[in-house]
Amino acid sequence: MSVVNVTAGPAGSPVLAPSIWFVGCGNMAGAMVEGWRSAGVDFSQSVAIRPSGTPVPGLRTVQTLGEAGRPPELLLLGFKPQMLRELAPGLANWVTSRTAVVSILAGVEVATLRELFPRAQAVVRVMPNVACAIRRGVTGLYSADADEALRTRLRQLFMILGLTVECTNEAELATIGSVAGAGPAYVARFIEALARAGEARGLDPQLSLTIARETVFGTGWLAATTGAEMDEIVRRVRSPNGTTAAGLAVLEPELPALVGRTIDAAARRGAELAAAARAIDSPEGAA
Ligand SMILES: NC(=O)C1=CN([C@@H]2O[C@H](COP(=O)(O)OP(=O)(O)OC[C@H]3O[C@@H](n4cnc5c(N)ncnc54)[C@H](O)[C@@H]3O)[C@@H](O)[C@H]2O)C=CC1
Ligand SMILES: O=C(O)[C@@H]1CCC=N1
Repeated sequence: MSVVNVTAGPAGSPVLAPSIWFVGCGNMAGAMVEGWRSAGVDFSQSVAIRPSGTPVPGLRTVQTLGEAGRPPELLLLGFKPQMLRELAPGLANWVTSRTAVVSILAGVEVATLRELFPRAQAVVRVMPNVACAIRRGVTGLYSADADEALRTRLRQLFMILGLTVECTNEAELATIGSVAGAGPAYVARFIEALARAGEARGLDPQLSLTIARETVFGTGWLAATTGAEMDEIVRRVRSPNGTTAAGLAVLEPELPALVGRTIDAAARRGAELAAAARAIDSPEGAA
């Protein structure tokens, strides 16, 4: 596993995106588009394919594959994993040996994608998170068959969206999905819990939420910008026999095991999604 970059750099000169078909452009693919657009990425060669026809800002949007034009360089699969078996045959007709299939689908393995898109130049799995929208995302990349030119192109594109990690195997990618892909939801719940506790002790609800959010944001920023170890941050805050020590005496025995079980559950679900996509005759796979 290798880190391509630590944070998103300045936008620099505008990058011309390869021709990309965004098939499914909801919360996650939409966040990627938003991040790229905010960095000035030129999507003039790309298209969003949406049965609803609702325009994706900054992208030519069409309702059917037939309207999309020439087969793309990157076919970005941005729908739910359960849709894969239904949509793949139609999509595969448009995949040539010059098209790389880029999947953000949680769980679904490269072997399954390769079976469904036999003509593809390469199959690439990407595991981003929604903070890509503001270019502070975390994205894992994995491919067994992408050549160096494609890897470089993808690195260049995803670096724009934040921390980018090239995985050496799919297990690493799955773990990034469980920790970072799902992570914003866990962190949002933590912020909410902190806010509720403030509220329970008399703070105005909106103010308490702002305080909790800024506390998490500020701590993340402090850690990221100074490189301080977590123990060091705790040491700076925890006075001997003070308030933090009292709070941590409750939190520390419970939190690692709780977070561990949380990530284990997400990982198990990822494995189930992978199995469902693999098995045509399973209830989910046949969807
Ligand atoms: N939401 C997240 O934070 C993350 C999601 N993912 C993956 O991203 C994928 C999408 O998830 P979300 O964006 O959360 O879901 P979403 O429901 O927001 O977006 C999926 C989109 O696919 C569209 N769609 C459905 N059928 C279609 C069709 N036939 N043709 C074209 N578009 C179609 C839907 O209208 C919707 O806009 C999933 O596979 C998920 O595993 C991966 C990492 C993080
Ligand atoms: O919940 C999910 O399955 C997707 C993948 C990671 C975040 N959202």
